[in-house]
Amino acid sequence: MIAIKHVSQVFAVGKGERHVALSDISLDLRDGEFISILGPSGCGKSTLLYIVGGFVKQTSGSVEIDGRPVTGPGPDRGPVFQEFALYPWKTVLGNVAYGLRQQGVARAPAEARARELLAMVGLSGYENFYAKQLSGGMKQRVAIARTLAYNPAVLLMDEPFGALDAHTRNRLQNDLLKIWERDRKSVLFVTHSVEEAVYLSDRVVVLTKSPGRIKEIVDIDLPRPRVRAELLLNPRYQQYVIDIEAMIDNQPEQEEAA
Ligand SMILES: Nc1ncnc2c1ncn2[C@@H]1O[C@H](COP(=O)(O)OP(=O)(O)OP(=O)(O)O)[C@@H](O)[C@H]1O
Repeated sequence: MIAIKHVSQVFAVGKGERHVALSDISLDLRDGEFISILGPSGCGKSTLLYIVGGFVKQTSGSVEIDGRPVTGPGPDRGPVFQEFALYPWKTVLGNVAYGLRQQGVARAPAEARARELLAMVGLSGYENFYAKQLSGGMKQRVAIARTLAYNPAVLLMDEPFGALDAHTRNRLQNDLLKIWERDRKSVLFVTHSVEEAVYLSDRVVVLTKSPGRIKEIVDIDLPRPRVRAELLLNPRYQQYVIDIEAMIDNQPEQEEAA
């Protein structure tokens, strides 16, 4: 579905200086697959998501979707990024319906679909609220519903639950898994939480310290549908968490070369 081929990213910083953010990343995201990306702070996880989203143009290498090169953002990829705040002047319903209205869907069907999606993310009854009247977790649910509204084949999620308390985070992880198991979208998910990555993913990609290279790709061979309470007691789950934590922590310093 998505083929990332030898992607490197070098940013110009200051006078004539350059910073290598990503170095020679190659990765395939299969149809319906859930991949998480983990790695030390600053290793280029968000940059990789922005490149796949078409918001940042890579310095070298290519990204293809179903064989077509990515040249910019498109409705086939749905970003759920912290930076893309909700429109404060629109209601919850208006925020979710917005993308559909932009695509030319008439108001009534767009709002009907938005109501369905809000029900799916547990926000029925909040249609007429504004963003400032919502909790952080509720805003994140609206952001997910807003992206799902235009039915992208791929979800690009940059630490969507990072700012939430543990209870809300667990609930949203479960909701996301339910949506994913029903719709089987492909997901690229950036997180700092090893537990979250193992719980959600088919594969976990561990990047090296900056400049980010692929250090390991771990197949998560755990049964689905996943039930958190069972997984926590599953020795194989525990071992994945221990192994991946060690991969992130035990990293030598690297040379800056693209
Ligand atoms: N537009 C930019 N110009 C210059 N440098 C940038 C730019 N965007 C990102 N960087 C640098 O690229 C590196 C990777 O940043 P990125 O945000 O992708 O890392 P990350 O792994 O997502 O970090 P974190 O886990 O802390 O969120 C960082 O050193 C950052 O300073």
